[in-house]
Amino acid sequence: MTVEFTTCDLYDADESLQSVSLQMQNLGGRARFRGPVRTIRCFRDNGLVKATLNSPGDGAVLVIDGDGSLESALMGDMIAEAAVTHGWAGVVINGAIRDRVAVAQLDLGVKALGTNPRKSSKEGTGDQDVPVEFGGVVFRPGALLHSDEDGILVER
Ligand SMILES: O=C([O-])CC(=O)C(=O)O
Repeated sequence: MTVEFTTCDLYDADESLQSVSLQMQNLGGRARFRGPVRTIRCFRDNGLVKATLNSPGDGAVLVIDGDGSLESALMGDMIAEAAVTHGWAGVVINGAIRDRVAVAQLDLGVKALGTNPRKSSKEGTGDQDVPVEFGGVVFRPGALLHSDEDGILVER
């Protein structure tokens, strides 16, 4: 799916948009994506991420605050494939993924800090659909998020 917008044009039209200052990597097969925010906060445990991306996404973007940990991956190609199947537009991770080559082939927006082959635990600890904050931006559930090669913009 091609989405026609650029974050630079959107910002010029509305300077009240929040802009993520973290230099996240564009790791998915869809470089440009947008949708309403859903959130998860977790630490080295991706049980909630797996369950959520295996449920209907309805075009939303899942924002995962993993506290910036690069010690283990919060998503791999199987979970990312489930996200495609369930209609998620993208995933933004303040943390790491794995299977980067396979994830790059999927029709899914993926922004993350980096990669690590080590997987996370699956206990399901964490919080869901709460405001999360990183890169100078507050991500509130329901706010519209726009992401492209230049960065990520989020409504206040
Ligand atoms: O199960 C995990 O933690 C991540 C993974 O490898 C996958 O999604 O393929």
